[in-house]
Amino acid sequence: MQFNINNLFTDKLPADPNTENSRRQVTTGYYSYVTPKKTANPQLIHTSDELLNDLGISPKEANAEDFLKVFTGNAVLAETKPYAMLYGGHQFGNWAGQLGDGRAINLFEIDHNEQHWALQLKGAGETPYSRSADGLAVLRSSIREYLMSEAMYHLGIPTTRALSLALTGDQVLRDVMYDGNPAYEKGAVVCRVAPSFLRFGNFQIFTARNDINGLQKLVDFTITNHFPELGEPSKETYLAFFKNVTRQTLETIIHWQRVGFVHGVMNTDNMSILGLTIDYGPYGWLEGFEWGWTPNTTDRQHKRYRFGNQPNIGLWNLYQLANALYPLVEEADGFEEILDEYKTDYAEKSLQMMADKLGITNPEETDLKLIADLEDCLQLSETDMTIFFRKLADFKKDNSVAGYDLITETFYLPELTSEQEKQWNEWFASYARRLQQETNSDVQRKKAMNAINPKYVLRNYMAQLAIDKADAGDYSLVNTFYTMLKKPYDDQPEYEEWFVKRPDWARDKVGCSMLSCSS
Ligand SMILES: Nc1ncnc2c1ncn2[C@@H]1O[C@H](COP(=O)(O)OP(=O)(O)OP(=O)(O)O)[C@@H](O)[C@H]1O
Ligand SMILES: [Mg+2]
Repeated sequence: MQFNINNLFTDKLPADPNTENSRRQVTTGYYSYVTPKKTANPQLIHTSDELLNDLGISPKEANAEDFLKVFTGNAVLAETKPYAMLYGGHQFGNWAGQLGDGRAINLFEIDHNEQHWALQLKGAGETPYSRSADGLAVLRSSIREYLMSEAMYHLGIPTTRALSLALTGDQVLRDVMYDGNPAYEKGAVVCRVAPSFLRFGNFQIFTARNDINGLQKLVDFTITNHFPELGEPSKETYLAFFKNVTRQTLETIIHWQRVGFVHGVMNTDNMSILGLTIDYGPYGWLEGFEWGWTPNTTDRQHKRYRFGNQPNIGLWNLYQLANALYPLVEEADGFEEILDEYKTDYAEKSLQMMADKLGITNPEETDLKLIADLEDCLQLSETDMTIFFRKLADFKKDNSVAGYDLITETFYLPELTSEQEKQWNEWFASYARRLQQETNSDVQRKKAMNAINPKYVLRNYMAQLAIDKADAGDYSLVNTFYTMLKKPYDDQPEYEEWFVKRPDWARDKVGCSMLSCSS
């Protein structure tokens, strides 16, 4: 393996002078050097062929011993020095102080084909930021992170990527339901890849400590290296930077709403400064459409991170980032204007997104009612979001196919009242009227709708099936899902068995409907 190493972060920013791997507050530097933990019996489960290609690693190299060693933390590439990053964050709305990479260890950064990439291991052992935890990750959560990262990429949604999934050969103790019943699970490591892993929390921690010089240095670094088009750092550039982050964050969240992805832990330490989806913890997919749904058991009570609240939380998190950047500008107006714009942009972009899902090319204000009525219908009959929008593409604008018949099999509710059925029929009548104003044909509309309404997503129960098999040493479903999810918008009749509603047995099963943060 030959890389064009370009360690921007560690070359340009100072390290924590303490090189001891002890848990502590790190008050000098932006990161701490730390060596990944050696593992008992590393074993590669899967690699992403697309990402190997993007990074310039040949399939032969990926199968070699070197690759396995480096990407499980058992060897460190010559002239590279792994490190964990310092960050803080707001967790569930409260400032949590120093967090940092407690189990992520950055290996190095490279340039390849004019793209810049940072490579980091998740679950590679303890760091100064591990607090009371072990620095490790289990196979269960690593499969979820690995598959979902690549699936999001293929859905066209900004995300961190995943290069490899490997077993460590070590056992890891986890109390999955936090009920005093810990058990050993297989340990695993994922190698994640992104242009940068900087989070809102990397900036927040400096302002929280009133280290404004430290903050400025990090912001200048980020602009110069990751937003070079904004020009020389200045007060105006800082605002332009914030505007960029705001827009990118909104764009990603609109994508989540489009496909029904619920992140589950939108803490500010899980918000990427590049607007990438980061930290695939207790995420989930909306099956029965419900604004209030959250997959995260830790959030069961307040449902802060529920599906319908993601856009608001995105904004709340951006307020925290604005507060963090404020000392560099010392003028609130500019920030407020950008944050206000988020609200108007959100209204506009979510209307466009829903219109796209419905195959309406030029949305108008009046479509808001059609959309709101649909959302009511979807919710009242507990409609499977993914299957619904694919079936809807077969509707005909002359209303010759009964809309209701097209979609009855997408309901989780066993029986609808005649009132509810009427509500659906009325909606279909309005939809047909609206489509008649459109110039595109049924065939054109179907094609456009299928290009943005995915057919295949990694439902929670599917991930759990892959996990159960993998726990028994059978990775066939990991392979199947990885391949299937490369083409989420294609029909792929060979995978039709995965284009079905969540089976009944999965409704309340741990891992299938709700997930804990234990990972
Ligand atoms: N097993 C663990 N050992 C050490 N630190 C951990 C562990 N699990 C989580 N943390 C740390 O707790 C904080 C919050 O964790 P959170 O669940 O958001 O992140 P994560 O899943 O570890 O990783 P990431 O955000 O890097 O994907 C982070 O500082 C994280 O590094
Ligand atoms: Mg995290």
